[in-house]
This record gives sequence, C-alpha cells and structure tokens, in this order.
Amino acid sequence: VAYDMEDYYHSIAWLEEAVTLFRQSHGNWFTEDQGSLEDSLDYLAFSYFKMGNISYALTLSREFLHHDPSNKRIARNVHKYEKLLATMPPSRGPEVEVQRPNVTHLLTREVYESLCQSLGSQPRHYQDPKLHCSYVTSKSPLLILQPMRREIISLQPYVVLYHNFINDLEAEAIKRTAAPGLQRSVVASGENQSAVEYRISKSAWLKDTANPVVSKLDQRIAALTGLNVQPPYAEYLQVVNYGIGGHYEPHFDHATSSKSPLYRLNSGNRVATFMIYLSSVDAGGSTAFIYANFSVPVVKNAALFWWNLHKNGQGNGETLHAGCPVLIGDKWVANKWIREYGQEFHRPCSANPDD
Ligand SMILES: O=C(O)CCC(=O)C(=O)O
Ligand SMILES: [Fe+2]
Repeated sequence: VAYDMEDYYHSIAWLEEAVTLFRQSHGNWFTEDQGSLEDSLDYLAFSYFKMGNISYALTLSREFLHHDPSNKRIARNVHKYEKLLATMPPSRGPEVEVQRPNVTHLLTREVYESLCQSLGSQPRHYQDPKLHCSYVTSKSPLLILQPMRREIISLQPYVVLYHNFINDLEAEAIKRTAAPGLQRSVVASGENQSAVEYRISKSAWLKDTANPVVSKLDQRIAALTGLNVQPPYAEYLQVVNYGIGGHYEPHFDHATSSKSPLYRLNSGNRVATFMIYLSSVDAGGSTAFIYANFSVPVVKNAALFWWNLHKNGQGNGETLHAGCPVLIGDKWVANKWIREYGQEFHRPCSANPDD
C-alpha cells in the first residue's frame, strides 16, 4: 500500500525488513504470496531511487542481478543508475535523508502512531478518583444475578470497559458463525460504501437469528446500557477480523453529515458504540482515542462502550478513535452500534452541549 501510494518513507522501512529476512533465510523463506528476495530488492531499489539515493538503488539492483542475471529491466536500471551517478557531482556527507511524508488525509498521524506504539492506557485512578472500577448491578435481573465489572477509562469522552462481558465459548460461537460470511470491510464514503486503504479488515453482519448467542448478547447490552437495541434502533452485530497489519485509522463511528449513509432516516445517527473484544492479540491492535489521548489494549472478552453523540444530538468530536495495526497474531471484535431513535426514554435529550 505504501509503495503504491508513493509513500517511500514507509515502503523502505517494510522492504528493508523483508530484504533482511530473505537474506538471512538463504532461500529457505516461503511466504504465503510467493514473495521473494528479488521482488523485495526490486521494490526497495526503486523506492531508494525515487528518494534520490541512486548509489544505494544501484547496489541493490546489482544484488538483484547477482541472483537473477537474466532480468533485462533490472540490467537497464543498473545501466541508468551508473550513468546518472557518473554525471552527478560527488556527494558530500550522508545520502539524501528519507523524509516522513506529510500525509494530508491524516493530520492526527503523530498522535495515532505514538498511542499505537505505547502499551495502552495505564491506570490513572490516582489522578482522578472518578476513574474507578465497580460492579454494575442495576435493576436488571440479569445484572443482579451476574454483576458486571466496569472500569471507567475516561469521562470526557465517556468510555468504559466491561470486563468479562462475554465468555470464551460465546466468543468462539460468534467467530465461528461469522467466519463464512467475512468480506473486505467497507466504510461510508460520500453517499456510498467503499473499500479503502485506511480500514484493512474483514467483516460480517450477524442477525440475532444467526446464533442464539447473538440475542443473548443483545439482552446483555440492553441491560448494561439501558438502551433499546431492537432493530431498527440498533444495527446488526458487525463481526470484524484483522490480520497482521490490519487496522482502522482515526475515524468517527457517527455520521458527520446527514448525507452520509451512516445516517438513517428511520433511526437517526449512531448515538453509542458497544465493541466486544472477541480475541486477544499478541502485539498491537489497541483501540486509540486520538484527541482524548489514551489507548485501550485488547482485553479478550471485555467490551468497550462510549457515547458518540452529546445529549443535544451533536457528534462528540472527542470520540475520534482508531484500531491500531495488529503486529503479531490476529484480532477479532464485534461492534453493536446503537441509534438515536428509540432511546427517547432511555437517554433523554438535553439542550446543554456539555451533557
Ligand atoms: O478495532 C478497534 O479497536 C476499533 C474498531 C472501530 O473503531 C470500528 O470498527 O469502528
Ligand atoms: Fe470505530
């Protein structure tokens, strides 16, 4: 993706790693998609050439020819690089420094990357006693019989983590039911939906009839949030699977324009998100809240809940969040998006923009 987008800063980092691994494997490295040392050298040499480091592009291309002397295109490149170097004044000091691209579509990149590289939020309860853990036993019989362990992660925006919301058997049932229907995830773009490079995962929608576990989860979500999760006041359960490198760059879950397909005439905007972690992940994959400046590590079987809208119906800009790239392992989550309509008596409106 980086190479195709001419983001050579990132393609060089990935390809350097690939070339190193291929070199160390002495030809015994088999990749799923038939990648090879020669492929990586080819792309890496061209990335360096584009960044102006011609002498290193030449070194890498010669290494390529050492392995595959018959490749005419690379032979022509070697010739071209030699000619270029001969006409260039001898360089002084280090070669051209590779600059990090200034990605306009992601102004929040710095914070996003640093939150993803940290270990996730650390307990901050000593800073603010309101950020505490407690058992939730509201009037619901479900919760009286089985109190839920709630950790308040942030007050503005309001984000809480319910530990052991689901059990291992239920999580397996959800993944097993969703697996055959998984398809490349899409996002709302303009008035349509499309696959984009900033959301890399597969997903499937599960109706409550797909498996009895789905309706059990619906009941539990309703008991905990006090919200109406009956269609059309909530969406079906969206099960998402991220592989290595899978991610979802900073975004809002709610519609920021009434033209967005996320905005539904019969149910309004997405008032809240209830996201269940169906797996653990060996490294990476936290959920990062960019403006609020914290990240939540993947806690298997826990569920994260937050309000996307203020009580006056406006989107809460503080909820900008992301699914960090998975580095090792794979990650499964299930999203339940709850709509504005149908909640009139469960979450009354307020004119106060701070509510
Ligand atoms: O995977 C995550 O941690 C976040 C997912 C997310 O934000 C989404 O699916 O809308
Ligand atoms: Fe999201």
